[in-house]
Amino acid sequence: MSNQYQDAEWKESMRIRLDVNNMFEDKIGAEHGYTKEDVDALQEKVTKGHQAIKEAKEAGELGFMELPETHKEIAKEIKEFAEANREKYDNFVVLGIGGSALGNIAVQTALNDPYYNLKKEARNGCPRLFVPDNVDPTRLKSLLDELDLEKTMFNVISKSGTTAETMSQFLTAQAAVVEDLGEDAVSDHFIATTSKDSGKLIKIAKEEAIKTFYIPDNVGGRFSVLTPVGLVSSAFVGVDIEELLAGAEYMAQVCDTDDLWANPAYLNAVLQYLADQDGKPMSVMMPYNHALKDVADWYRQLWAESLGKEVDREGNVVNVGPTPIKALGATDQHSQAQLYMEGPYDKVVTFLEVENFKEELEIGSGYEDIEGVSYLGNHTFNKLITTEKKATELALTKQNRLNCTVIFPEVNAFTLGQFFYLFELQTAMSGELYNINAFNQPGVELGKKYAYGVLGREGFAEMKEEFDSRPAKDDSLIL
Ligand SMILES: O=P(O)(O)OC[C@H]1O[C@](O)(CO)[C@@H](O)[C@@H]1O
Repeated sequence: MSNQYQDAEWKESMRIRLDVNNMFEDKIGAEHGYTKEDVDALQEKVTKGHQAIKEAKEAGELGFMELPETHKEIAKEIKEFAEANREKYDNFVVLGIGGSALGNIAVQTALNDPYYNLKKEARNGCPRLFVPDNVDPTRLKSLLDELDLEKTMFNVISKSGTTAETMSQFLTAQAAVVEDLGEDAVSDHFIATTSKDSGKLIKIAKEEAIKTFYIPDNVGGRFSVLTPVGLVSSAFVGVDIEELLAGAEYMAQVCDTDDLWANPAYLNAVLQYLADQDGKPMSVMMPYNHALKDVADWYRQLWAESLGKEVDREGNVVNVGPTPIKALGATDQHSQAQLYMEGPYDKVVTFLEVENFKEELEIGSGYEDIEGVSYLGNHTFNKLITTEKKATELALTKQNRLNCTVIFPEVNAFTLGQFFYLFELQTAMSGELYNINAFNQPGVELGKKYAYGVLGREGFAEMKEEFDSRPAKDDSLIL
């Protein structure tokens, strides 16, 4: 039996599109907008970047580009595993942080019922999903108190296996399971998702005989949503993970060209780069569809960790990186829009627009004699939110504010898979344009090392000394 995502016509009808009209001077004026010539001037750089990306892919360095192909079989295994096991559990808990959590949250919010955890009928026999993504004691304690451990599966996800937040969550959950259910229960209540050969988590998983899924070494955390990192929890909550991968594969085909005007990932990389160079480093992602709210959070890590860099590839200090900001339409029209409309000309707003919502809901009617309220009654919420997006887009454009729109025909696993791939490839091309390594994150290490030192991790005594001898705070500056 063939799936709809194998049908060429259906795939074309589900293609997500990038509308960059409002990045150009004919729409927003010559002071802030670009010309086609500005874009064309970067074609040569993009062609070189495209070549470099292809070579890196062939050398096995850009694992995220291989996933739509290499993970087809793995997705089948994950799906079978999830189908065979998910009805045994009421709760599925992801223990992870950053790239080991945000993709899981984004997929769940995008594709399942907004109140999935609260509505049994929306879950279709699948477990509730919890992704604490933090080590706040109040939040974790509350979650652990809520869970019936007998009916809970934890997926501990850490590529490095040494992330303090994740491993402390694991230690606590593991101790709770041992205390409640006994030593032998650990392998029935934990899955590990980690690097195959390196790190501490794989050692623990082997010792405990825990079912393990692997994160390819050439896929960094923030690029790992289409590895078992994101696929296992998604399969447990009933998402069609093969369709997610099919969407990514489709976008990889769309983007398999160095022609700027045919490749949405490269065109957007260029426009965002031009904007940043031009004093507009604030990159706002603003979905007008609540289901895509956490996708903007996923994008924030992708863009920030990949592009915020101190040095270029030659080691010159460059301190580059646009600042990704997440917003939500229509909610943030009542919080951020004032700033976007009248504040500094330092932003590009990327709207996410959805043509067809899963539901249509009519606005109630009444109060026909009260002007300012009665006009709403003839409409649907679909019309309201879509009109608000288009109205905000026009208002920004009238104010000469750079903006563009990613259009989803609908939010489904196929379009979401496309979106992930589109932005991952855009990030890789951005790395080429900035001439930086978009795949490391040295800047997050220093803070981690101080924390290791203070918490007594072996090998980090010097960091503790440095921490303890930090300059004293001036009390007069603490009010
Ligand atoms: O999967 P790990 O190794 O626990 O890392 C979690 C996150 O920590 C970071 O290394 C630093 O924030 C991210 O790049 C990564 O997604």
